Amino acid sequence: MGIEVLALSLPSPSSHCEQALVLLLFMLRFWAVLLPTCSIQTSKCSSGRQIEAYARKSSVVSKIYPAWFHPSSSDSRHSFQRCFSSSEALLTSKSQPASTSLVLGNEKVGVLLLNLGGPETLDDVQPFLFNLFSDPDIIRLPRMFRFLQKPLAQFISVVRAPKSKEGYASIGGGSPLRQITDAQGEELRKALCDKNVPAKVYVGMRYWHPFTEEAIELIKQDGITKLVVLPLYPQFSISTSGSSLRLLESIFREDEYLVNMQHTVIPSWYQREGYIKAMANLIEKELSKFATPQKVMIFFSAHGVPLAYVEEAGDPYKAEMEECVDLIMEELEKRGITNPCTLAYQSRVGPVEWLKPYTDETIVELGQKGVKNLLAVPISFVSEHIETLEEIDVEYKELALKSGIENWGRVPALGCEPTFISDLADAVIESLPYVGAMAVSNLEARQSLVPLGSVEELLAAYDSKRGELPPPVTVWEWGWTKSAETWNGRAAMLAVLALLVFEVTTGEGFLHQWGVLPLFR
Ligand SMILES: C=CC1=C(C)c2cc3[nH]c(cc4nc(cc5[nH]c(cc1n2)c(C)c5CCC(=O)O)C(CCC(=O)O)=C4C)c(C)c3C=C
Ligand SMILES: [Fe+2]
Repeated sequence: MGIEVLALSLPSPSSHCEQALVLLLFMLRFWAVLLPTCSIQTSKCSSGRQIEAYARKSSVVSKIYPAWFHPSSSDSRHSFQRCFSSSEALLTSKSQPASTSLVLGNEKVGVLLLNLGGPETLDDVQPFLFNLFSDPDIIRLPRMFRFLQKPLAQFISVVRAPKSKEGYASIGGGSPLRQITDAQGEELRKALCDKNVPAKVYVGMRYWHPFTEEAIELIKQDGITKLVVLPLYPQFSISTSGSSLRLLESIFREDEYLVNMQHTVIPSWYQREGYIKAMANLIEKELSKFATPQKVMIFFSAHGVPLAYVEEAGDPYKAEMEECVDLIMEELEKRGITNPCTLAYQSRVGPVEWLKPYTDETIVELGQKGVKNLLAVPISFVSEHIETLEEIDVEYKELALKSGIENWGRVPALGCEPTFISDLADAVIESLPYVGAMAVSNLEARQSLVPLGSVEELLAAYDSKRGELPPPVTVWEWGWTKSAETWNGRAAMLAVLALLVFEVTTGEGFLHQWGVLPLFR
């Protein structure tokens, strides 16, 4: 840690002696990078353990992405980049755009945006849900039941589809996600071009078109030589960025071209100055629409994850979410906005416990406490989607008004907001030196198929044991449990129904014998 702080704050070296010192420190620091990634434990935890898991994760990732991962330390960022540049002759930064050519040379740069995907028509809803529930990072079954993953996904998707379809029908018959993500990709391409980094931008969705595999095919066709992988989730979760990166890892492993292509991953970027400022801008604008802006409760609503992801698998999602909210509130405070705020989690699926407090329960409580003005801020996703357009705008608004809240507002998702897109472009540019540097070191070390600092490292840091997560939907649990009762009840009802059908069609059985059903013969 001491080494890291030192390296980050070193000034530009001016003599050979200083350069050698910088190189030595860099090597020591790099050696330190390799060590902690092997030993993350993700067993059952108390809240103390949870913090420990996050702290370790934080150190691992910040060591992999030191220069641009902590925008709050922008001074040290530039010092480090100068130091890096002088020893490796690879540099790009906002203050020195000309040096981009050093990084790029004859390289073909690609940016792969990873996102969830959504059904484009109502007919797509069930197959989309099947893809989602087939993902072991969404429903992870105990090892001995893994063979049930697809049948279970089929069953749940068929059962859930009617309710989901209603939701998608109410927002125009499909998800806007593809359109918005494509637009973000195009704006990002233009922003990179404006910053002298010509790059192609690709969109790879996890559960619907264009699938990640389709994007990878295009990347290969275009002969991309340097790839920056950018999940469009500001905060990391095993269930979102983690799942997409795990898929990417498996694709990379099996492909000769990709194994040799240099790439790097931006795992999460919720703490970037540009993103925080863009969110604060949107909040400030919506606040000003209230009659009494200073009396508005700022209500951050994040997509939930099952509690076990955080407490048992070490998912940093909750910690990153809380830090993100703190950073946005700090930024607002700098602007003289000191409203109270709350963070709650929405969109739970199935009977297991999800991150609390739940958005619906919190809205009711706030109403009971006499809150009259509420500004909802969707925080875990950067596009409008079913959970902003339907769940927040319709369901939660209705609940809020019923619970005594008189004035309701909602901050739009970032979409193609220019400050945000420009910041994403900066994140890509700042990550470029790492594509080459890390890959070279990794090739030398012959460590793994993908460069250090990318998929495997990240997943190892977050979810080393690939532990068994309680599924977020009802599946079998032994014992006198809620799910056992549910499934027993359903099995019993099916058995009774089958007996009735048998008796009615054959005229034989104990109901006829007891005279409960009449004999037709
Ligand atoms: C950060 C964002 C998200 C997290 C975390 C997340 C976890 C998660 N989601 C489900 C189940 C469903 N999600 C669904 C849609 C959906 N989820 C996200 C984002 C996160 N999910 C988005 C952006 C969308 C909407 C896409 C769109 O079409 O607009 C759905 C389908 C919709 C529905 O039926 O409600 C399900 C189901 C789980 C189980 C989970 C964590 C384990
Ligand atoms: Fe979801």
